[in-house]
Amino acid sequence: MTSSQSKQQRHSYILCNLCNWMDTMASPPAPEMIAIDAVSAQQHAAVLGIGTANPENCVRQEEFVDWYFRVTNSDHLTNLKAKMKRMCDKSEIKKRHFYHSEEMIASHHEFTNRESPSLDARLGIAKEAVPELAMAAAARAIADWGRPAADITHLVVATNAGAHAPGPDLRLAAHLGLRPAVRRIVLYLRGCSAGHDALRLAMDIAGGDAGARVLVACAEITLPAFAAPDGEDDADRLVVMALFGDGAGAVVVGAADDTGHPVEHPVFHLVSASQAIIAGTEERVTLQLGERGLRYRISGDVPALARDSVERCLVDALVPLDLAVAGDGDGGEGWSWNHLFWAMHPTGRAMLDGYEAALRLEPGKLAASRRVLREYGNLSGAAMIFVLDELRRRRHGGDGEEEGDRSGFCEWGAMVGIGPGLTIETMVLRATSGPDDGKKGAEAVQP
Ligand SMILES: CC(C)(COP(=O)(O)OP(=O)(O)OC[C@H]1O[C@@H](n2cnc3c(N)ncnc32)[C@H](O)[C@@H]1OP(=O)(O)O)[C@@H](O)C(=O)NCCC(=O)NCCSC(=O)CC(=O)O
Repeated sequence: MTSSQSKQQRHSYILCNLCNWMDTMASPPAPEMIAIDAVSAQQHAAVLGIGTANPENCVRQEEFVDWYFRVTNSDHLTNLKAKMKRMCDKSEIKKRHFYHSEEMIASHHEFTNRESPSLDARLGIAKEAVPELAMAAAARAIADWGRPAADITHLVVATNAGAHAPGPDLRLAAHLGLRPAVRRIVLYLRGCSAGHDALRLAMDIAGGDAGARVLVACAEITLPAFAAPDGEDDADRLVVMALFGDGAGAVVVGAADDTGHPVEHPVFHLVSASQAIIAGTEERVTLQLGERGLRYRISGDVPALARDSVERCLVDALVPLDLAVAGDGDGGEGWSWNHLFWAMHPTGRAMLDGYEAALRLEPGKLAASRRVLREYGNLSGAAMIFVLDELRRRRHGGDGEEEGDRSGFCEWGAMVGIGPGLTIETMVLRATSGPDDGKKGAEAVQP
């Protein structure tokens, strides 16, 4: 048998297996996909350095409900407070970091006064805070990469906390000493898709230009959305207040391989990226800037919608590839999604539970995402970079935690996230076993 015949057989075998799984899925059929856009990089871009940062102020989840209702003068909304307590108790979040503090909220009455416009004040703070956080993470990513900042050719900055021009890219470029001709892009208001968008852009740039070194910085603060509840019925504001946290993640991406520049050590290859819009779900996750700040609306059925669509999206993302990636190399029996490592966006505990159930994942396969959720909450656009950093840390021995096992460390993996649309974002990754063994990833730092 020729190798191309064997590849074809393997391909059909896995396709057939995947279709069988789809047929036997116990859950209702996934909503119709109206758009699938799979992109393969011409040459494989790789993550060459990672850095993260969080603000110093940290609130434990068990104390958050009392804190939030006190600082927003909402203690009279007793039913809502009890509901938020139930949300927080079930969130599996231990703590979150915030740029804002009780003192900052107290000195801006417009943030908690339901009648006062507050957008200018919120954006004024975000204008300073976002570049500050992004710079801390980016400096770490560049140090981790090992080459001078002036070797960065492109800069991609993403945030949901901003609406300025010039934007945080300019401050970042100047502060980090990037070359004046660095090519800059800023992405605003992309929800949790922001991290995927930024990484996909970097992958496409680096995939088409071997000399490109793209600095990606995703920075999020929740202050633009921080507000008092409007009344006992305002549960959808609560879910955002209960789950989201502040932080920044940065990576350097380039089309390097293990034999490239002597100081460059690929951590993860970015192989291909896909986006799928779930038809009829345009209003399920929305973000809108208004005079009272940034208003999120997250429908209660988002975890179920994502759970019922994720397998179909992954099949569509993997089929265009040589599916030897998706098995033991010969497409033999027993292949399952457990043969991949997983970087799921930690948008919420119910989301991770849904992915785990839909893909029949073994316990521990989502340990990196669960740890990021537990330690930081939902970091929106910055979260995926924290998960990549955590996966790397675990790959090299972890830090002795209960989940420090290596069960998630297959060679091939997938990143999965969700964003407004509803959009399901996927990226196929390949981990390397390069000479960065022993790098433990960046610890959270204060900006
Ligand atoms: C909030 C949870 C931890 C609660 O856990 P459980 O669902 O297991 O528990 P539960 O069903 O008893 O819910 C507890 C209470 O929270 C309420 N509740 C749950 N989700 C809600 C929502 N989206 N809006 C309003 N209320 C909600 C329930 O009605 C219930 O109220 P009561 O107790 O009164 O009956 C979980 O639902 C979760 O992890 N949700 C994920 C949230 C999510 O969709 N994340 C994606 C965000 S989108 C995103 O991140 C992308 C982007 O921004 O672009």
